[in-house]
Amino acid sequence: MTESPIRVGVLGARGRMGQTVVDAVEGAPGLEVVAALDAGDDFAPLSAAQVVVDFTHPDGVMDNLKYLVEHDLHAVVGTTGFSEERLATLRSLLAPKPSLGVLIAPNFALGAVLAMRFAAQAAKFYQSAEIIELHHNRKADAPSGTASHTARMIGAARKAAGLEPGPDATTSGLDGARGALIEDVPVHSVRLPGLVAHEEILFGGVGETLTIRHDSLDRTSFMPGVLLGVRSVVSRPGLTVGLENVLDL
Ligand SMILES: NC(=O)C1=CN([C@@H]2O[C@H](COP(=O)(O)OP(=O)(O)OC[C@H]3O[C@@H](n4cnc5c(N)ncnc54)[C@H](O)[C@@H]3O)[C@@H](O)[C@H]2O)C=CC1
Ligand SMILES: O=C(O)C1=N[C@H](C(=O)O)C[C@H](O)C1
Repeated sequence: MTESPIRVGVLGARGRMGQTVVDAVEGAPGLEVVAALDAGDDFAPLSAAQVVVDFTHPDGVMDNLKYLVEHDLHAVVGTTGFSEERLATLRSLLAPKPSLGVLIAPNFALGAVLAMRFAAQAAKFYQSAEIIELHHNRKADAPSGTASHTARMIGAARKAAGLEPGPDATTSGLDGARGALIEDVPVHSVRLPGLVAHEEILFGGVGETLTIRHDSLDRTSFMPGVLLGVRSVVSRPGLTVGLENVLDL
């Protein structure tokens, strides 16, 4: 007997990522698209889904997730903008639904997940770390969710190693010239037409630097991670943050 396909809904389906997700799910064995919705659409067709993928906007994603959890729908979320406060709210929403899974990943590209992991490993060996993230100029948020997550991972590793903030003699300069500080890591955002999604993590130490760079050259780079998320979230109850947990990295 063949297993029935996992029924997938997509929110943000008319956006850059949403359209790519619809195509990827339609082409994936064992998955089918049952609802492809965008802002302003009636969410009722989501009742046909088991898993809903959300690539929408930081301003709307919490309301979407509230709806999905209340309607017993597993969720795979690529939308950015998740603070610790938002994650805590989600955990409370999920508490009365012990079999429901929500996977949030700041980046679904394998190389980006590996770059973050490598950066966390390297962090304790260097005095200083800075991040440059580069994206297309239609992106709504800065810094990117990936850069924020990377900075937090580096910050945690630096704290665990007892490192002080990196030496920096800057005493005067224009606002923003040294980037935005996340933990003690400066993050610099570049927005240019022609780019997709890119991140450089730079470490400086005694007489050497280390640069870890990842490039998404096309939005299909995110699809293997999204499909893995859809397949795994149905048997992964509770809140999972980061694809590294699904990949067992
Ligand atoms: N985690 C990851 O691997 C990736 C995450 N992203 C994130 O995904 C999000 C979307 O990115 P793009 O597709 O480039 O943006 P986009 O602007 O091209 O698409 C977003 C779509 O969502 C719709 N939308 C907005 N609010 C909505 C709501 N409340 N309910 C339903 N639909 C809504 C918009 O009308 C639009 O069609 C951003 O937060 C971006 O940073 C993007 C690429 C990869
Ligand atoms: O908006 C994008 O394009 C991307 N958003 C995510 C982020 O903010 O990190 C993931 C990836 O960088 C592409």
